[in-house]
Amino acid sequence: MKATESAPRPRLPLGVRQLDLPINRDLRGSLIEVFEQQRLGQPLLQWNAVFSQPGVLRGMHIHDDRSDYIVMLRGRMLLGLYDARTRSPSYAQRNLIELRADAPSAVYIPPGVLHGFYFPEGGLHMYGLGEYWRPHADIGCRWDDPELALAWPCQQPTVVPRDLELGALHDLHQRYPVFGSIEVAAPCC
Ligand SMILES: Cc1cn([C@H]2C[C@H](O)[C@@H](COP(=O)(O)OP(=O)(O)O[C@H]3O[C@@H](C)C(=O)[C@@H](O)[C@H]3O)O2)c(=O)[nH]c1=O
Repeated sequence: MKATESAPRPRLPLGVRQLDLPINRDLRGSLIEVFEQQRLGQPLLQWNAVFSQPGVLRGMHIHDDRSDYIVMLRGRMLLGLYDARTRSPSYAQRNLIELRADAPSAVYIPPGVLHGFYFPEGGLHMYGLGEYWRPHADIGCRWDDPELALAWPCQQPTVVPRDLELGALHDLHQRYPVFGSIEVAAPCC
């Protein structure tokens, strides 16, 4: 069975795409087509698998040169998004959406969109990267910055010190004007 586009969903920042991933079940178990390059319309060069404990929050991170393609494989994740591309028609749009392994979908996040992941019960997700990962200082902002206004269902999640030291959203634009020059591409399909 081929994957199909999703039913109506909340409007997401321009270029962010959520693709339903149908489950093919039989007596042995199930099979999901996680990634089809033709469907996404662009390649992914690296894949990471990430286990998270209950109550973990990762991010908020942003990339100026790289896209992420996220799939939840066990448990569920609350995905926070914020469009930081000042030239984007959806600039400053924020979303908090649930990704579930038992109703799988993939979310494609283009460069310039802030994102963070919260795992209420822990979980396993994998993500594809549009460019190879390089060790460098992570760019982002505090997950609980009031300007982000994301209604996370937690008050004291487990966050690594590096992410707790991220600055305010306001400072991100001052320090990284690059997010003002990202061209915003309309979805290809
Ligand atoms: C991303 C990455 C990390 N690492 C290493 C670095 C570190 O020792 C360990 C954990 O990495 P991090 O702390 O960066 O993992 P994490 O904070 O989960 O990073 C991720 O956060 C989400 C919100 C995103 O936006 C992703 O693109 C990515 O930045 O794994 C790699 O070896 N390869 C990789 O591709």
